[in-house]
Amino acid sequence: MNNKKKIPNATMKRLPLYYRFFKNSEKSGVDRVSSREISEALDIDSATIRRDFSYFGELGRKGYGYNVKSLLKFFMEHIQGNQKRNVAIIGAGNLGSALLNYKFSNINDRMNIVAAFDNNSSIVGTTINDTTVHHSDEIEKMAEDHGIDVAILTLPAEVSQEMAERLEAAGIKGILNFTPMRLDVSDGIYVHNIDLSVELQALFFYMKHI
Ligand SMILES: NC(=O)c1ccc[n+]([C@@H]2O[C@H](COP(=O)([O-])OP(=O)(O)OC[C@H]3O[C@@H](n4cnc5c(N)ncnc54)[C@H](O)[C@@H]3O)[C@@H](O)[C@H]2O)c1
Repeated sequence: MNNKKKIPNATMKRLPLYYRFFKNSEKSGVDRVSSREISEALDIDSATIRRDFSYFGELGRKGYGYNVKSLLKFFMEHIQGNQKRNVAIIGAGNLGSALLNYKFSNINDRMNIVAAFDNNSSIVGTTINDTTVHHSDEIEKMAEDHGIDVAILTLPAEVSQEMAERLEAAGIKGILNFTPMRLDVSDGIYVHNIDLSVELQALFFYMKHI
């Protein structure tokens, strides 16, 4: 496979979408898919899909369709490597427990929600969807013992910076930040911010312009 061409960021961002589509195709017993099928399912124009897939070397050559199994393997390697990710949810309130109840089933085979943490004594010790909520005092020890490298931050904004610093010191390499706070961390850790109000506002904007 020709992996020499560097995959551009815009293409990288679409890989999880392609991955999910190919995963669903695999589940339905489909071996090959065409760029037109991908385009219709994901609402991405065919030219963009063909350009994206041209970065995937031999696998991205279509002709009689893209091979589902080989591309799934390729996407998985490029999305997260072959490494299994151990994830912790920090703050098991409304949002944290909703995420614990959501199985992340499309990437489940490569990620493991190891633990949740909270400091509210009525939540600590409970189990949500098979995951135990530990006291946040145990974060450092659990991170080391279980090789936790990703944290999903669902805490109140005012304690999130302090928590991010603790997580960084505990060796966490990636934070999915649901709090409205923009976290100040060093270069060795990647923060991805999720803000549903921004998404909703974007929806309102597009609705106004149709
Ligand atoms: N990004 C989004 O789209 C989006 C949507 C909803 C909520 N949020 C944000 O997510 C966060 C959580 O929201 P929520 O509704 O689940 O709040 P919540 O109050 O229900 O949950 C927060 C949890 O954090 C725990 N907590 C507080 N301080 C802690 C600490 N120092 N250590 C450990 N645990 C601690 C609390 O006990 C509580 O269980 C908030 O920052 C909120 O603004 C973001």
